[in-house]
This record gives sequence, C-alpha cells and structure tokens, in this order.
Amino acid sequence: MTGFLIGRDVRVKPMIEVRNLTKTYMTHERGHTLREVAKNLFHRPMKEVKAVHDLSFTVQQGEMLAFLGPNGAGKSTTLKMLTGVLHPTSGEVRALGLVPWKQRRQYVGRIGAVFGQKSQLLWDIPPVDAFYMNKAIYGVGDREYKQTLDELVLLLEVGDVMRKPTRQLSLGERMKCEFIMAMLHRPELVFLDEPTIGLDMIAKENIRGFIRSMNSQGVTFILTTHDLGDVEMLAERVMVINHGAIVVDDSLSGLRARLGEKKSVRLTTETAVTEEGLPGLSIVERIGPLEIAVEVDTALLPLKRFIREFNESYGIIDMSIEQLPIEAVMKELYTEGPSFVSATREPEVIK
Ligand SMILES: Nc1ncnc2c1ncn2[C@@H]1O[C@H](COP(=O)(O)OP(=O)(O)OP(=O)(O)O)[C@@H](O)[C@H]1O
Repeated sequence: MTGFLIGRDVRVKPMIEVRNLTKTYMTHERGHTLREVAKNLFHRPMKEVKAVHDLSFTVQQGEMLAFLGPNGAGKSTTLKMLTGVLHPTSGEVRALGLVPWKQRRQYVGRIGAVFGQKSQLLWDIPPVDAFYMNKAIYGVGDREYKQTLDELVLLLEVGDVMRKPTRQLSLGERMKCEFIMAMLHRPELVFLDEPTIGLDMIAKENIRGFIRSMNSQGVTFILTTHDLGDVEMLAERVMVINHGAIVVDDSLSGLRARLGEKKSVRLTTETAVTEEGLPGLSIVERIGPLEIAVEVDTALLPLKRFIREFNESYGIIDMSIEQLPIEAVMKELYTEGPSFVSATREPEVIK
C-alpha cells in the first residue's frame, strides 16, 4: 500500500481486540444531609460505579469506527483503557499487538489522538514550533519529518497559519494544526474525541475531508462524538454503548435500515391540520399555524395516499419529503438499556 503509512506493515489485520473489558470505579459516598456529611468525616463508605461492563469487540486495520453513546455511557472510560491511560478492572485489550497500559512507551509511538476540547499546542508559541517539539519527542527523522509536514500542510492549507502564535488562530485553524500535531509521527491508529466541536460548516467539512483522506490511506480511526453529522459523513461502522455495555454494533447503512420505510415530511397547507387521523402518520412538530412536520411510515401509509388525503382535507401549498435523519434511531438507542443488545459482530479470540 502507498500513502500515509508507506513502509509500514499494513496488511489487513485486527487493530484492536477487546475481550470482556470491565472498569469499576470505587468512589467515596458523599452524604446529602448535614448529619451524613458529619458522619462521613469519620467513616466514608465506598461506592462502586460500573462504568464499563464486559465489552468485547474487534476493530480491523483501516476501519473508521464511530463509538457513540449518551453522556455517562462509558465512552471516555473505554477510550482511556484503549489508549493505555487507565488500567481495566478486568478483561483484555490488544491494540497493534500490544497491551496499551503495559507497553505504553511502544504503544504511544504508534497511536495519535485529537481532543476537540483539549489542546496539544502551546498557547504562546506558533504551531510549527510545537510540531518540532513533537518531532523530538517521537524521534522522527529529519527527512521523514519534512516530508510528512509538507504533505499535511498542503492537505490542510495551513502554510502561513502555522507560523502565527497559537492564541491568534481561529478555532478552525487551530484544529487543523491539532491534527498535524497528532499525525506527524504517522500513527496507524488515531483516537478522535469531538474533533469538530464548535467549528463552522466549512471548517467541519475541511476536517472531515482530512480524516477521510487519512483513512483512505490506511489509518484506522476511532471517533467519539455527539455530532451525528460527523457520523454520517465519516463512519462506516457505528458502535453505541449505554450504561457501560454495547447496545448496537452495526454498519451505518444497517442502522439506517432500522428506520424502516419512514419519511420526514414538511407541509404548508391552506387550512390548519387538525389531527393525525391516518394509520402510519404522526405529527412531529407544529412549526406555524399552517406549517407542520410529520413522520410517515410508508409501509402503513403509501406516500401517494398520504398526499391525496392531505390535499383533499387541508389543501397542500408546499411540501418537502426527506429520509428520516439518523438522529431518530440514535434517540431510540440512547434511551434503551443494554437489553436492546443486537451486536452484529462475533467477538474473535485473542491468540
Ligand atoms: N474517575 C471516576 N471516578 C468515579 N466515577 C467515574 C470516574 N470517571 C467516570 N466515572 C463514572 O463512570 C460513568 C461513565 O463515565 P464516562 O466519562 O466514561 O462516560 P462518557 O460516555 O464518556 O460520558 P460523556 O459523553 O458525558 O463524556 C459515569 O457514571 C461517570 O460518572
């Protein structure tokens, strides 16, 4: 394979193998009442928090996995274990053939990370100087450094930007530089946590384009985000966790299929729509006195019939029909507990 990982052994192989990964935090119980607080000064009882419970999955080389879940689902805890920052309570992880928390020095030289809410750059110095610092930390040779930097600068168009002090950069410019910082040592596996948070549409598209380009050159990405636009534009596979357990592990198209035959329809009518009245129809939002957003399950109510009946009853002035957004299925998954489990991938055995 040519491209970003040139010279690396990039045969398709499991990048990450996770088996029965569990993390339980032990925390001190806090009292709520004054009496409890006073009592806890002498004896503070411990409480178990099961953040991640029995996760098993495999990520292949070159995959782009969106790792999603509602607040408190256990995503950060899992990512901390996958990056080697945190020891699990039990279970195994093998990433790039290494145990992240045991072979950390070797491991960090081969992975990268970008956190939308945490900067790796230094506020008062230009990104280009911070890049040079990373070159030294990762022991990147002069020729390889120049070649990689030139390639990334060209892709992200930050030639002038990277010479200004970081504090003078816009968020979009800074995020591009964060990506260069994370990619200079040509990592094979990259963890992204909210990489487009706060960016405008153009900047988001730039960053997403860059991620796609790196992925097409063989870099494996694990993406955590609450921005479903990132998921729709980037991910092939979506894993959702909730209450520390996998709720679903499916392709993006598989997830879309769960939406069934539903369509989102926005209508402006001559007279106000009074009631739902048809099987397969539900009102989602009343936007104005004569404007309404509805959901139509075309398996129960064919669009032709819906349009005819609505036109006869209320007179259609304007209408737009769209596929239901992926948010509809996510909302369902985020509110379901682990009993909803329908992981589609069989865990493989760690050899
Ligand atoms: N250091 C800690 N000590 C005790 N409990 C913790 C600790 N870190 C996380 N937790 C708890 O573990 C659970 C999972 O937290 P985690 O941060 O992994 O969730 P998350 O999916 O990343 O959430 P978010 O989307 O809000 O960042 C939560 O109930 C959280 O309160």
